[in-house]
Amino acid sequence: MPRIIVQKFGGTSVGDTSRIRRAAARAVAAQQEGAQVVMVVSARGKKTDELVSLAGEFDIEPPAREMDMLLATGEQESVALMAMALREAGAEAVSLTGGQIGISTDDTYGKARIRAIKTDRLREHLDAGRIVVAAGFQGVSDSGDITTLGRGGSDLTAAALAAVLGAERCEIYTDVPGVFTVDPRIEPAARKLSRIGYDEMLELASLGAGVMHSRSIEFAGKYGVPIEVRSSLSDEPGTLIARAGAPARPVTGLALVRDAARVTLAGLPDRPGVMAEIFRRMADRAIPLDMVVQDLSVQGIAEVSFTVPQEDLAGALAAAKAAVDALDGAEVTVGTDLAKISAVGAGMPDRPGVAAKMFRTLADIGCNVELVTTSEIKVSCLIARDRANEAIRAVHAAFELDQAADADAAHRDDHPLSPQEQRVRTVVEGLQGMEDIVVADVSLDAHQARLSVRPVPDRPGVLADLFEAVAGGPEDDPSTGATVDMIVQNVSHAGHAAISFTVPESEANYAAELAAAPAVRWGEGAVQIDPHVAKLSVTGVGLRSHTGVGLKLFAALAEAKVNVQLIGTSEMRVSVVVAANEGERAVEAVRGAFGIG
Ligand SMILES: Nc1ncnc2c1ncn2[C@@H]1O[C@H](COP(=O)(O)OP(=O)(O)O)[C@@H](O)[C@H]1O
Ligand SMILES: N[C@@H](CC(=O)OP(=O)(O)O)C(=O)O
Repeated sequence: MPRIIVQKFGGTSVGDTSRIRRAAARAVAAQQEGAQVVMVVSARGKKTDELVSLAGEFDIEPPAREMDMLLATGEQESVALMAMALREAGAEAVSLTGGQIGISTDDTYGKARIRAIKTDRLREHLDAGRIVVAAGFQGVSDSGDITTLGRGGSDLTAAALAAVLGAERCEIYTDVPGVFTVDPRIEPAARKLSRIGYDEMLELASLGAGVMHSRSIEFAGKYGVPIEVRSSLSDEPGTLIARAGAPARPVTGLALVRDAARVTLAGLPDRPGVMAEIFRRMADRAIPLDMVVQDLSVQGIAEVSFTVPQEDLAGALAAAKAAVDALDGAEVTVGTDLAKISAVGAGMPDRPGVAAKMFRTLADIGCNVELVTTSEIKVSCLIARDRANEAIRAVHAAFELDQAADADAAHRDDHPLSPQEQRVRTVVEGLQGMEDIVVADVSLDAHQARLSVRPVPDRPGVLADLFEAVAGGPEDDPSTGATVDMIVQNVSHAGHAAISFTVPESEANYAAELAAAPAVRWGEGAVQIDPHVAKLSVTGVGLRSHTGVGLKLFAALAEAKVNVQLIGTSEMRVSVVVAANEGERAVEAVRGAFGIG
């Protein structure tokens, strides 16, 4: 079988005729080296944005079907021009729309999911020696309507075509020479990574690193497609996104979401079903919830905060008010002009002090942290938007991300599939739709303890003091520190906040002693321990991008009458802490809901 290479060119890489010619020359060169080539092309420059604003002139809320019809034209223009450029360069070429390729999707206009891709037509053209120029970002629904895959969706088209064609690799050509430790537009000292694992890239992409579309990484990881991100303007080697072992550094990269808004539902009853009610109302309005923070209840009263993109604030607020009314809650408050800064690294689980170091760095620049959520490979903090760039630069420097240490790339090369990766492969084989969610596992860690420190002063440095103490000092010495798992901080009230975290059951008393020291220094804050809690985790691919997952999880817990104490979410895992004696019941209910035996 001839080898196949997929090359994707983003908007900036086909912005004018000289760039189109340059892209065409790359494809021709790859063909001359003996590969069959599929190009995936996005709309030129800012074309998609222009079409969006043009539509806005006619109708405040244009019909989704017509929007897709309109937006798909951007890519149709580029593929035709690219095919002409290829012919000019002496190659045989054919342009195809999503429908002509046979990319079938569901009918969720504006963010359709790929169900299946037919490859016969593609293969016929390739075998006839043609370069296929495929329109990115689009497909066709069962009813024959044009659909689009969501902004930035050409990356997804490329990864999907590479997967179904069994391509040797998928090259993403863009205006930066690879994936950097952070967006180089924010921090010029950012460094290019030579290799990064799917899990880390998936987290970074979903936490705001705009260089790759997160659904394309989901896809590539699920189907094992190696992706290389590189510059369309130079020949320097890019970044390989592939399976990777543990990195030598605790933090691989940082990501920023600049347009976050916070919604807090206060005075909620502390009983099963509350989260399910909230998630249902958000899902009904298709509001994407980002950070979800629920801290321990006080005297039977609970509080939940989450962040949403600023543009979804009005819808989220309406849904939150309706949920509070239905639950006899007290009030809804909002915070705007916020940003989320996240540190990601597959090396984090072995380095307990990562969160502490991030908190200390933010404290040192006087930046207050409003919410905190963590998962095993990331820490996210919500801060004021006007401090975001400064915060990114400080955290980047603190983790020495500007310094070359990517020599570890070599040892991150091929390694055997982990049991989780093996399970993902098995689930993928049985999927109905190519982008369906993969829930690989529902597990229970029944030996955790939860510690809550409250009230704590709401000022910079408090989180740092606490987690430095618990981690055994600023140098994060594992022999003197406790192993912190989940960290949750909800929004403060009247100058006081509360912080909760989990540790292994055996370390509960020791961690409480360590946590008590800073509380004494602050002159306030008592440490409460629940020595027996259970952490239930749903692990898989695409958990956050499928809004229905949270709903299904919380509905199953509500039905089993299990109360949720803490929540932690990431792309690969949603974890909830429940009372130890409810753990087994919870896991059974959730396994049932996700059809896992
Ligand atoms: N970690 C990162 N590494 C590299 N680029 C990043 C990162 N995070 C964000 N970016 C931004 O992503 C941009 C490329 O993505 P995008 O504009 O969507 O390109 P394209 O039009 O080629 O799809 C870069 O110009 C850069 O500013
Ligand atoms: N043109 C679409 C799809 C896309 O992926 O574009 P780009 O590759 O330029 O990010 C968009 O702007 O959303």
